[in-house]
Amino acid sequence: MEFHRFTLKHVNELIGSIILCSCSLQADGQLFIRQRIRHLVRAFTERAQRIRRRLELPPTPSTVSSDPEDGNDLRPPPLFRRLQLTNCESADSSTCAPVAGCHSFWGRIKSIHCNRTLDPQRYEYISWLFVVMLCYMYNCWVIPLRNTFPYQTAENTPIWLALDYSADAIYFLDVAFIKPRLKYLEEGFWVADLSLTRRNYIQKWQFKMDVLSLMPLDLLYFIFGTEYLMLRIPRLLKIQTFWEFFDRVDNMVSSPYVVRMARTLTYMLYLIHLNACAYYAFSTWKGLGTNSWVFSGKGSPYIRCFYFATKTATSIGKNPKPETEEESLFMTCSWLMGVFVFAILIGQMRDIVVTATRSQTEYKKLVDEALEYMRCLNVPNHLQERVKLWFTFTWEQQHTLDESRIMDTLPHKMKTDIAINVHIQTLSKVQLFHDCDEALLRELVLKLRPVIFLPGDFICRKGEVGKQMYIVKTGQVQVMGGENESEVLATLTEGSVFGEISLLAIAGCNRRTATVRSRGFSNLFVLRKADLNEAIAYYPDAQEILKKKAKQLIKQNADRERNNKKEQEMAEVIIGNRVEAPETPRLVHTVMQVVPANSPTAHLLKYGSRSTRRVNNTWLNCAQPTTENQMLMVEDNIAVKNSESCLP
Ligand SMILES: Nc1ncnc2c1ncn2[C@@H]1O[C@@H]2COP(=O)(O)O[C@H]2[C@H]1O
Repeated sequence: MEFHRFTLKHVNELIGSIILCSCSLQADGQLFIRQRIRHLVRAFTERAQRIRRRLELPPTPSTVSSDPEDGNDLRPPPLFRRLQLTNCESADSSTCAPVAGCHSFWGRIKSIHCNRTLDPQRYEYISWLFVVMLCYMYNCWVIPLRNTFPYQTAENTPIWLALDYSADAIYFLDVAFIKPRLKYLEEGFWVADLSLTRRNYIQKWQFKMDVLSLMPLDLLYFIFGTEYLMLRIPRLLKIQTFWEFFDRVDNMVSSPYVVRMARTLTYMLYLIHLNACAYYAFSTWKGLGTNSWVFSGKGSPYIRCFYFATKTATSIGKNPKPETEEESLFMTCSWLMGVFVFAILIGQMRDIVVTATRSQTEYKKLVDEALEYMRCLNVPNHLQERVKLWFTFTWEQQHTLDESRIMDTLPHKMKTDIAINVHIQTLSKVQLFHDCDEALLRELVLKLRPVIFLPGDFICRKGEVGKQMYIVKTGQVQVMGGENESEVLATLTEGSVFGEISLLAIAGCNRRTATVRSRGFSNLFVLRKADLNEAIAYYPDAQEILKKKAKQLIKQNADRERNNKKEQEMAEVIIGNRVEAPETPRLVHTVMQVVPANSPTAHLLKYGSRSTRRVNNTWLNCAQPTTENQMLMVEDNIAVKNSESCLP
């Protein structure tokens, strides 16, 4: 960097002096010199910026295998760091920057204090909501319970009161310190000004409910006594916290179905609880054990009454027969409530389960249809197996067969942000994207289509017309070359780009220059020719990078082929020199003089074994060779040896 600063400084000085000199020149000459200087300055500045950028980039391979251990710096390159930062900032700068040292629980509490306002989507606030929600549930459960069942006695009253006032204290903290600090959205912006957030809370309907829920009716305990639990009924007005908690958790967790089930079950259990309390209250009013319908007073009152209420509400099991009108009325109400509530709850449950398993059900249906179709068409079994394997692997990897369908509902900018964030690890390894414009990356990233290949699948074959290029997301692919395409020219791993030569028609035509095969299971991104052309049309730098890399590969392949050819020629020369033709043995000369000139033996001795052997194939395979044949075999052996020794 020092070197570049030095160079630029001197260049600037030089230019300054040239400008001074140029002042004394004639008008035409001045104009020309000015233009030249401007051009020079621009060229130097661009060059310096280029070099600076290159110095900042860690060396990352493109088509060569990218080994993470090669580089010490495993962070994404600057463009990607910038993109990550931009996305984070654009979401909400204040929420993204945690206060230093705020990782511990107390640190987070401190951060709440120093940030002054709170983000309603952060874990800290949702954890607090959970605490408030527990207090609310406590009140919901305990107020009717203590009001009807004999669970509050003179001995345990202080404990109950302590629990009650702890819950009240949490209610108070929530209303006084937490809720007024919650940021809110106004005209698309997060409002983080404390006075505004406070005003916003006060204006809300929720504030009124929260204040009412804290009404100190308990003071009337001094008149009515602590067993008069109805005085705590206002605490149930804080139901908004219960809903808010479940809504926020629903948005936050990866499987919201569990949260929805929990909420539905809570409603159901609470209704049964209320029914149990009502049954016990009714029984005490009628007199415990006065008939076979009312609670007998034996055993644990709550468990017995809860059991009765569950039986009635679900209409499961044999219910005791009501004996009086009031009892019949009670039962009728319980049954109606049971039918109505359970119809709704079961419907909700079914919806939750259907939603939770919808994509899996669709996937299974599609697989079944595909297999059925192949069976009808008598597609070979091994092909069917491959299709099944593809479905399984794709499902395991993506949990959907059509990723784009989910994304299509989102706005363009959001889709781009998601795509960049999801694929940042792969994209940051693609050399092309390191050097390219951020705008180009944003444009290209949405055009990438994921595709999965099975072990041994051919991704493209030499000579085919190239219509797509690929980026390796996970797995390995092999570029095959040489004779019969048996030689592995390169193994490409995550972040490697291939298929661009034919796409850009660098080699003079649009045919694939090599065969590429998937080594194991591989996950690739496909970029169609039209999409690539459309995107890079306005980015000449990116075009240059692609072309440069493609030309390098072509040169590399040509060099390799040339070397292979040379090696083959050398090998042939070496084989030819190694076998020195020995002199023809004297015996052969003698035999040749003896045998008739046009006999097969003479022919064999003269021209070598191959032709003779071909002629004599039939007798050589005879089970019982004749004496003549044996003689010929001896001759043939001699001829074979002789002909081999005569290799050129
Ligand atoms: N020697 C090589 N090393 C790495 N990749 C190669 C090599 N030769 C060809 N390729 C890639 O394999 C691709 C095959 O299709 P294309 O010719 O379109 O583009 C080719 C290159 O991207």
